[in-house]
Amino acid sequence: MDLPALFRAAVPPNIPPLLSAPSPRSNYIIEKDNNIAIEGRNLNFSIKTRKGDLVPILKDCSLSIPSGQLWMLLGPNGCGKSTLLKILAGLLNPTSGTLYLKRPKSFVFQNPDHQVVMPTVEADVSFGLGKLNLTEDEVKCKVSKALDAVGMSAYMQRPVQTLSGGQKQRVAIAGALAEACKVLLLDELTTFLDETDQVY
Ligand SMILES: Nc1ncnc2c1ncn2[C@@H]1O[C@H](COP(=O)(O)OP(=O)(O)OP(=O)(O)O)[C@@H](O)[C@H]1O
Repeated sequence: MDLPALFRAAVPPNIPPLLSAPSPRSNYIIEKDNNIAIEGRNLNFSIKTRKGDLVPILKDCSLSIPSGQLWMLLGPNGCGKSTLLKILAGLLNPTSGTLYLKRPKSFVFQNPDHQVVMPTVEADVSFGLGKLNLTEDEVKCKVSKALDAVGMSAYMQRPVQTLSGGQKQRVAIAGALAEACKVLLLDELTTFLDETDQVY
């Protein structure tokens, strides 16, 4: 996969070199320059077939994403975009290479049915906040702000199975926003959203 051809940004990034050497035991670098949100170096990912053959999916992918910017990963079907995003999200381990990501990070799946799983909209958006040791009022406030941001305030008590695909996707995004993540990874965000919501 040719990453430089896949990323498009208004201003080309001016990225400093890695500040810390990768641990020999891990693909993940702990600390880095504060201006960098994501940096991957020479990431490789292969899968093993039933016959035991290794099939390379990503070959030597390197990327640097500065903080505070919106970047898109573009490329033809099957070139490895979702695989790379899953590696960035920590859902897959690269076969080799080093990776740094600012924390906390959130990942919104291509299909919201894989993510929006709690009984109601409110419960679903609250779910990720459970680990943050917040009061009930603080949780309610964060959930309310996040749902407001995606235009779903009126749906707070709705059972999630009654939502449309686009509404579920908005709830999934609200869950990520509620956690105030520093890196938000969105896999084909617009799959279920209509034209108005894509702009929104
Ligand atoms: N578990 C797996 N087993 C076999 N092949 C896989 C597996 N996961 C991914 N692949 C293959 O790896 C390649 C990259 O898949 P990936 O889903 O990352 O592509 P993509 O760029 O996101 O595609 P699309 O634009 O169609 O969503 C594809 O050829 C896919 O068939």
